Amino acid sequence: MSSATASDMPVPSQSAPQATTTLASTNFPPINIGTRRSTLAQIQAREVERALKNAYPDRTYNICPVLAQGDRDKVTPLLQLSQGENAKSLWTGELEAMLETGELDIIVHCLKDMPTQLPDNLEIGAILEREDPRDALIISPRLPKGTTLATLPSDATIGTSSIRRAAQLRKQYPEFQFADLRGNIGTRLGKLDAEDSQFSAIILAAAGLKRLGMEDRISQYLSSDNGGMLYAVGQGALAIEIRKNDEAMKQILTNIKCERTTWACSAERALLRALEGGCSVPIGVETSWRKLKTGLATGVEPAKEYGIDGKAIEEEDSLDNQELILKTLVVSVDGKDSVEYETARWIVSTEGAESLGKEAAKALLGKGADKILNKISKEKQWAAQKQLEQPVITT
Ligand SMILES: NCc1[nH]cc(CCC(=O)O)c1CC(=O)O
Repeated sequence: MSSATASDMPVPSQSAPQATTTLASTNFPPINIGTRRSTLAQIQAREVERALKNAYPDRTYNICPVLAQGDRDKVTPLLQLSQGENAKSLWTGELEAMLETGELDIIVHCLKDMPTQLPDNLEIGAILEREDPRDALIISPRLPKGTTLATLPSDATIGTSSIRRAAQLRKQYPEFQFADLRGNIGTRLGKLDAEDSQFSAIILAAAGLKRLGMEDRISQYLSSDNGGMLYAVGQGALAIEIRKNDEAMKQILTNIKCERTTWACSAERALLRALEGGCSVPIGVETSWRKLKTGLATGVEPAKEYGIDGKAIEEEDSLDNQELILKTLVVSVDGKDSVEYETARWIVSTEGAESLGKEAAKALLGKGADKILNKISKEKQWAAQKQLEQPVITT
């Protein structure tokens, strides 16, 4: 964490004379933190508030929950709501407008939900330490405890509306059925648990469940070597959106950002940007850090794999002697075609991480990911066309 603080900025009280800090802090207006209204979104906003309070205990903070258009309108089909001019504003339009006018100072987002292109005058000011990025299998209460993908009944119906999740599962478990499942996490769990539920299991991000204190519902953590599932770009990380010209806020955020997560997620987002995939294309990633081999002279230190769950990383281990491993996958919707690529590099900057992501994108395209992505994009256009021709269902 950087401790550089501009002289005209409020400084963390631990490192400043008490009187000065108190005097100075009274001159600073509260920091207004924008968030969506869901329980999880508000928990995430509090997580950011906690980090800020820890660095700047004398400042005041307001959490401002804002109802998004996407939360308000549950009737218009999602695909239709997200067409054309509304494309990026569905979930964040109101919040971003308030950030631009100065009503808000920052917006807390799940990085996973952020487009790779933001409005011109806004940017990501910081990415915080990642919560567990893995996907998780949640089973119906009617199934035996500890059921995994491998032990689910062969006629199981899995609930998910993520084509990334469904496509990866179809690839390995062609016998399963898949059904759409929308709503916030509570709604989805409710549909799984309902007496007459059609679902045997559902897939959710472990991060959301952990933040909600519902980790105990997780029956299996999925990863490249457990269930063969790679996660979504940015999954598990919180990002703070700010005005590009807000230098004061940028300075404040240097004290709460996580370099390790920023670099891993920068590689992931550069990959996504290069593949022009929105949030709904079946691109999976997995990033981890590994100690560099120190060479034969010192006797070979065995390369150490770090847990992909960020918690397994030993804090004191400096990034100076670790390389970032990036595993990537593009899979067709039916799971029948897929391309994988893995690469690793010693990273010293965000730019370096981005170039690793771009390299992976190029390699994937060279291995045939272009054909898979083109097919998906054609099918999407076709589906959008069809849906727009139909009247909006209002039941
Ligand atoms: N698009 C839904 C979404 N966006 C962020 C999360 C929570 C996980 C995270 O913070 O990345 C979820 C729920 C889920 O995927 O299960």
